[in-house]
Amino acid sequence: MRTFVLRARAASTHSQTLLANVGGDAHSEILAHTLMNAIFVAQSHRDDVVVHLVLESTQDYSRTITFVAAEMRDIGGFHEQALLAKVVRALDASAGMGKEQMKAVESGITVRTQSFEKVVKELAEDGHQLYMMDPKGENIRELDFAQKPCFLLTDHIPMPKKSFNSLKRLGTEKISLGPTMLFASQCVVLINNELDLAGF
Ligand SMILES: C[S@@+](CC[C@H](N)C(=O)[O-])C[C@H]1O[C@@H](n2cnc3c(N)ncnc32)[C@H](O)[C@@H]1O
Repeated sequence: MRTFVLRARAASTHSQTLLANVGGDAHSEILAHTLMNAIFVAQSHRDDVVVHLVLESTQDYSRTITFVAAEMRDIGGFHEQALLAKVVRALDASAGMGKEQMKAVESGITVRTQSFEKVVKELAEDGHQLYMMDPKGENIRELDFAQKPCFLLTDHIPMPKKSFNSLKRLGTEKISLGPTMLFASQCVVLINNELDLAGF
């Protein structure tokens, strides 16, 4: 299984604000691009992928929307509009939820009022090896992938400094895809390709 966590610090948990920010400062389109490149391949999709989108621009709680590719039905296409519609549906379903609650949205999609810190802690406790994507990290090609790799990415707002210490305590390793600063969605393409080449 390949797991991706996108910490979208600028992404609104209010569905209409999120949609209004496609192409705006918050770059909501990053969510759709990341989902597309994590899950879809030509004429098919990857069954072994889980994506957690953590939206952090909120009046109450962060939202973690989880997509389990193998369980998703009726995706409705892989274009921005279809994928953002899934995010919107999850956000609308989560309106009024209390802290750290979970709701099933549709097959393969759940929404939780869960912070990034809690999500990564749970993943680490569940045996995932956390890999923080960072151009200054270890070259991905020199890495022996752990059994349950989980790749951590951000949007255009960098990870806050205090997150690094807690991630370190969870055994997070920093890995690089090269010297060029890429979009999160481009990182996902390259990571999937490296895993494919490694016969993962
Ligand atoms: C647009 S970048 C974030 C840029 C952000 N302003 C910063 O300075 O960190 C989005 C994500 O991709 C990761 N990333 C971008 N290029 C990378 C590379 N060459 N190797 C590893 N991770 C990369 C970043 O670490 C970040 O998680």
